[in-house]
Amino acid sequence: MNKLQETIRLIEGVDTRAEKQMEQHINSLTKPLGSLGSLESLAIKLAGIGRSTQPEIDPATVIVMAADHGVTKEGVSAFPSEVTKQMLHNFMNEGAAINVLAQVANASVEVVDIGVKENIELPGLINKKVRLGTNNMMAGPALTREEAIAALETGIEVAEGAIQKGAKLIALGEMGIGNTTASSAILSVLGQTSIENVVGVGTGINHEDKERKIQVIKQAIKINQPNPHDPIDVLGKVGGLEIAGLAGVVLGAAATRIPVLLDGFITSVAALTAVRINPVCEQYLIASHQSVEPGHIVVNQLLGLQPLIDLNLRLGEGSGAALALPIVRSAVHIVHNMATFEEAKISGAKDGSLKGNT
Ligand SMILES: Cc1cc2ncn([C@H]3O[C@H](COP(=O)(O)O)[C@@H](O)[C@H]3O)c2cc1C
Ligand SMILES: O=C(O)c1cccnc1
Repeated sequence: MNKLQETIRLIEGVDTRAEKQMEQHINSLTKPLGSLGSLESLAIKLAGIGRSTQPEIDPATVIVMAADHGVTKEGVSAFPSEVTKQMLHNFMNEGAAINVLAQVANASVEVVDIGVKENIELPGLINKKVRLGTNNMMAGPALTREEAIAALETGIEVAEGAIQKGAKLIALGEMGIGNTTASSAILSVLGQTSIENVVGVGTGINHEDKERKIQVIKQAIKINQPNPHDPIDVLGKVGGLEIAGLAGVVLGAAATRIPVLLDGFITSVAALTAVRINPVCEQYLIASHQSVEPGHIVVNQLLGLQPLIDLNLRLGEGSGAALALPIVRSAVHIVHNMATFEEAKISGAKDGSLKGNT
């Protein structure tokens, strides 16, 4: 059996008993019932994932996957594709938004070259190149099926490596000029929704370029005919190496029972692809923020996820995930450190129930 099939087979559902126990513990804490809102559901989810009422998320690692897209030839981004490589230098020099935000969030950052179109060697950069960028999806498949599987398996390996080094939570990030085009194409096929519904401005294209982006995706889907019931076919024909790699990270983390904190539109589409490969993965996902990209709402709805914050971000790199990480950490600290009604000798609600009112 190959690595992908083996990993898919290892993924199990979360522990519903630990979730119930966590819910009971939360309800015994010194606060009105339900008053910590989404922090409570987050703690319950983490208990199910970690199979414990003492879940851990630290140390947390942001995995940033980088790759290039042949479709950039069609003028679908406001920036040239060389920026992908240039940003890798910036990441390794600690100068990008994700470097700064991860530092504030107390998370480490791993940057993986899974398919930048030139060979690059930089200290600290993880070289896992599957190939030098994708083909232009408007002229044919972006990747072969074998390459899509290789990228998925690379992602699984990267997740396993980070977990072996101690990561208890994995946040996703990406860098790849043109990747909102690939993500929109994937989402429109997997979600069986109109392209207009999911295409946005990405790095900031104008109205005319956005119209072209829509036409490029339409043409790519028309000539490649990706099968909506075969997520690997979709990843190969209209996807990207970093998107497939991140889908692999989700599969690898879920197989090892590690929570995955999503970032924006692209990482959520990668997660949707993983969920279509194995639906159980969904239980391991946490949505961090609501991106400005219109497709992000669509993909979050398909994943059944509610983002924790909305700061009008449209960057990627893992920036929104890093910003939401302290909220996830707060949920864990609440359940570890708050006193119960009994410990603090605080009276229960007047209606006779042990705790306060909802
Ligand atoms: C300097 C710079 C830094 C970035 N960091 C993330 N992205 C983001 O923008 C790209 C997607 O948008 P599009 O599909 O329009 O190209 C991805 O690389 C994404 O990570 C960046 C883009 C730029 C220009
Ligand atoms: O939502 C995102 O992740 C995003 C949006 C625009 C550009 N890059 C990333």
